[in-house]
Amino acid sequence: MAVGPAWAAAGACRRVLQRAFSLHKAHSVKNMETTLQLVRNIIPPLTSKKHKGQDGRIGIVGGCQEYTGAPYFAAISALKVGADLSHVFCTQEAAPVIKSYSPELIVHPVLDRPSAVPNVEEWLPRLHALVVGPGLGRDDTLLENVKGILEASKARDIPIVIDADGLWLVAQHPALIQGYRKAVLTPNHVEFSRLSEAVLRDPVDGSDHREAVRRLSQALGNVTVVQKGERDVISDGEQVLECAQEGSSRRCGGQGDLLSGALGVLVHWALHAGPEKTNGSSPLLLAAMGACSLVRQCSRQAFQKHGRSTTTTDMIAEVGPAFRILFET
Ligand SMILES: NC(=O)C1=CN([C@@H]2O[C@H](COP(=O)(O)OP(=O)(O)OC[C@H]3O[C@@H](n4cnc5c(N)ncnc54)[C@H](O)[C@@H]3O)[C@@H](O)[C@H]2O)[C@@H](O)CC1
Ligand SMILES: Nc1ncnc2c1ncn2[C@@H]1O[C@H](COP(=O)(O)OP(=O)(O)OP(=O)(O)O)[C@@H](O)[C@H]1O
Ligand SMILES: [Mg+2]
Repeated sequence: MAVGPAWAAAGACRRVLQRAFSLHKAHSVKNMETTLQLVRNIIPPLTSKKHKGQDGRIGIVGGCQEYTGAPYFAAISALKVGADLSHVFCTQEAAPVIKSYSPELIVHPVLDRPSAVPNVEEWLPRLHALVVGPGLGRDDTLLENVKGILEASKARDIPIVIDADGLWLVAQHPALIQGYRKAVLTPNHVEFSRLSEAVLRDPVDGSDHREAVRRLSQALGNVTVVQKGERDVISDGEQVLECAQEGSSRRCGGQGDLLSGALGVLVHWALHAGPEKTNGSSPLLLAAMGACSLVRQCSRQAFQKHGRSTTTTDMIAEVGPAFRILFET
């Protein structure tokens, strides 16, 4: 007989929780829409008055014997999002392979030379943003060169997106980006745990993603962190945003590279747009929300056409249409 009231109480509790959940969901959708509206503001208009390079000259640091796809995906995505020029700084062996994927990329075979740092430094005055890590590998000599490139880029105040093996390097030497407000880190699940353990020295609390991302960002001196996953969680150590744009269930390799390349461009646009366009919001948070939404929309569209056989190349073909749907309609 006691079963009746207990059931009723459980039912009421479930309804309260469902209502709270749907309110939270509605709230996040509203926040996402407000943020996407600001992302639309930072997109530079296409006019006949501009010269080549004005809408973005992006550098990708990565590409070695094993990984040539990742830097290609990042560099071509930057162009497809709307950058004018995309440079890849990779090892000598990787360069002809990456060049052969696309005539649109400018490829510098310098990363394993003893002169790597000055060779890249020469180009820095001409770059608006750097994406460090896709397909970099973990060779000690290369990582040592990348340390020098990071220091030189920071000295010039260049925005830096750090992904993949660049995050491996940061986990070994967090001081490399500590407090650099123009850095954005884009860890996947495993990279996030590795970074958190290195920086916070305790295991990640899997029950509260938002707080875990906020804490990591704060511990790194408010560097923006984008934790990729079922929902992307983005924080600058103060605010926390979530990107729940519908994507797909396809988890093929290379989607993170697409994100890092797209983000390189959006970070430049957001910083360049100025405070009237960003309306007091953090430019890097806006850029991150824009890039995450775009990649997920590409994934959704590619999956509708190709289903299980969807690959990152199919997603890159969707960048133009996805961009129009999200930001230009
Ligand atoms: N075509 C290419 O050239 C590609 C090269 N890539 C490069 O490959 C190198 C290594 O990158 P990895 O991402 O493999 O990094 P790691 O070598 O740190 O491996 C991470 C491992 O974690 C696993 N993992 C990922 N997400 C997970 C999750 N949510 N839960 C549990 N396990 C998860 C992955 O399957 C992978 O085996 C980087 O340089 C990266 O840029 C990748 O970007 C993929 C495409
Ligand atoms: N479970 C998921 N559901 C929906 N989207 C996801 C999921 N996991 C990741 N994504 C999306 O896929 C994209 C890439 O994230 P992922 O975690 O695969 O990066 P990655 O492991 O670095 O990829 P890469 O293979 O390029 O290295 C992000 O835009 C993210 O939003
Ligand atoms: Mg990755």
